[in-house]
Amino acid sequence: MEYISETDLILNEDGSLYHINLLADEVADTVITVGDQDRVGEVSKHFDHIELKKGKREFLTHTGYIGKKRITVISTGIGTDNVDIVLNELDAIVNINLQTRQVNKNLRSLNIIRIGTSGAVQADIEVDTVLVSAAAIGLDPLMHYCDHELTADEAGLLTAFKSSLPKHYQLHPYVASAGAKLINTIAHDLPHGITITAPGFYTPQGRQVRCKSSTPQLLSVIEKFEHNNQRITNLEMETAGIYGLASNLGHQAISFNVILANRVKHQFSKQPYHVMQNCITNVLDRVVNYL
Ligand SMILES: O=P(O)(O)O[C@H]1O[C@H](CO)[C@@H](O)[C@H]1O
Ligand SMILES: O=c1cc[nH]c(=O)[nH]1
Repeated sequence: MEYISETDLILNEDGSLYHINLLADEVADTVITVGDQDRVGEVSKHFDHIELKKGKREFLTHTGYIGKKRITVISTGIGTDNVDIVLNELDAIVNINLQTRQVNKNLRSLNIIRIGTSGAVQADIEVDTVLVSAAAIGLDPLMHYCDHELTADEAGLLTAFKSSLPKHYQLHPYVASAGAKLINTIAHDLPHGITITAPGFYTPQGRQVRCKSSTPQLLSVIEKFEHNNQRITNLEMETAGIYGLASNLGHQAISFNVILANRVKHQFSKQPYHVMQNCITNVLDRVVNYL
């Protein structure tokens, strides 16, 4: 079997993964990802028992139990460049023998659950609600570096989205979908939509502050887009990368978006902490009861 070199997969002195600093056995099959380090404790405060707290850079991890359910929560920081690190290193921990540096014969499939914040791009999506990303369109470059096969539905969505973009936009979108098993088990009753994953918060999400935009119509193109009765619902910065890499590596992934902004109505939540707390307890209940 192929040997994975010391510079392809870097380990710390204690044998843990280079960035996320975790060892084999420190990762549960259910992994909750959050952008914000401070949200890790907001999730793990609901654990009955915390067995591990570790961190390095923006990657803070708590692993513990609610009842018999073992759960890991890890912060990714912002953006799909960090998603590349977190998903590849989580996968390495569970699917590579770090002593022999070979891929295990029996592969583990993780349930990866993002709990993040987001901005709605449709007037009728209220702030303080929660939306699940059924699929995501990445405007970041991550999945263009990975072998990423599309289903017929994904290919149709990608073609339709590309043709909706003004010709002079230098954008190279990709499409990835939520794990069907996770949608069906823990999110079938929640509102779903198509999420855009942007490579930035300001101009790449159509925000105009001082930087002059080369894509001033972006938000309105996104708002008007329709394909097979589906529309784009929200913008954030990680989901497409998580979905794409999870599918490439054989994991299931789902993204819960707490809608803090409505970009069409120019509204921002007056109670972001409270809404996030509700989303966390709701998702944890679903994980414990149905997963
Ligand atoms: O609240 P989190 O999980 O960080 O998610 C959203 O918030 C950040 C931008 O403020 C981006 O990471 C975006 O995806
Ligand atoms: O508008 C928003 C709100 C939260 N996170 C984003 O990326 N965009």
